[in-house]
Amino acid sequence: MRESAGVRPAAPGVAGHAAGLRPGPPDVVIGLDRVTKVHRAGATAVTALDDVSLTVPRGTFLAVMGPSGSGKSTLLQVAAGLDTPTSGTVTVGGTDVSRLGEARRTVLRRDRIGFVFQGYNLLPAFTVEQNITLPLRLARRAPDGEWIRALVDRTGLDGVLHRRPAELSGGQQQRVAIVRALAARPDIVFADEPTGALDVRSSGQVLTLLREIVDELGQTIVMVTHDPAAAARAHRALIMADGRIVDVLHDPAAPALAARLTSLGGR
Ligand SMILES: Nc1ncnc2c1ncn2[C@@H]1O[C@H](COP(=O)(O)OP(=O)(O)OP(=O)(O)O)[C@@H](O)[C@H]1O
Repeated sequence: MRESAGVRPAAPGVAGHAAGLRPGPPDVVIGLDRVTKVHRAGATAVTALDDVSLTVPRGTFLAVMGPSGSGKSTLLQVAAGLDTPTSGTVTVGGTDVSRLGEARRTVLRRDRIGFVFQGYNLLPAFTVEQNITLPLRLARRAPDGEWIRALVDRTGLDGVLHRRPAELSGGQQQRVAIVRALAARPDIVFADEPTGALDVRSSGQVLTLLREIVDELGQTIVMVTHDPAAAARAHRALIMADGRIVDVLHDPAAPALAARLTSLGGR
């Protein structure tokens, strides 16, 4: 089903949100309210996000697509508290991150947000097990052994816990990165092109895993991708162009996504 979603009001589920400065309800993990982000480089100003409103309900797998330069990475950075909006409000689990200083945003990211990147970002000198638990140890939190064991079993990594990342395939490395991202039971995981470096088979396995994590564990995932086949595994795909949300596709099919991107001049 395709549904028009101008910036406001947007489609239900990934909805335009007029909550203003009120904390979002607990079932809303991420809320952007009229967010604009202007990047300045010398005398040049680029509006990367243009008055974007969005809510991401808990337990949602949301894909973000759009042509190069449409604002996907900026949306992810601002929603994850890695960058601050020029105007507007960003809430994570009801906390207004746009008003937090850098130190408190760092703590919020560490405690409540997981990240998965195209390049896995594993530490080569550490074992799989150490990579998974290191962020918790750095945060002086005791790893929840039962939870981590369940994740390791589910991802099929139980036989490789004592290997180093270089001894794993790309798909295995990405699964380690996913377990690491989930180890602290974050409110949300942001995945930036998580299958961009993988072959079709490994990519399919990683996407199946991400979808299971949402459907079976109730996790919330926002994934930026250029790949319509990857976005088709999400519950919803949000299409960006020129810093705006121009469409939201529910249960998106890859051909419909590809056609929509082509119509925007992207891939
Ligand atoms: N730090 C920055 N300084 C200046 N301009 C920036 C900066 N980051 C992004 N931009 C500009 O903001 C716009 C949106 O960029 P963004 O990286 O969010 O797009 P994107 O959709 O993620 O692109 P891609 O698919 O190529 O990664 C682009 O015009 C980009 O050049």
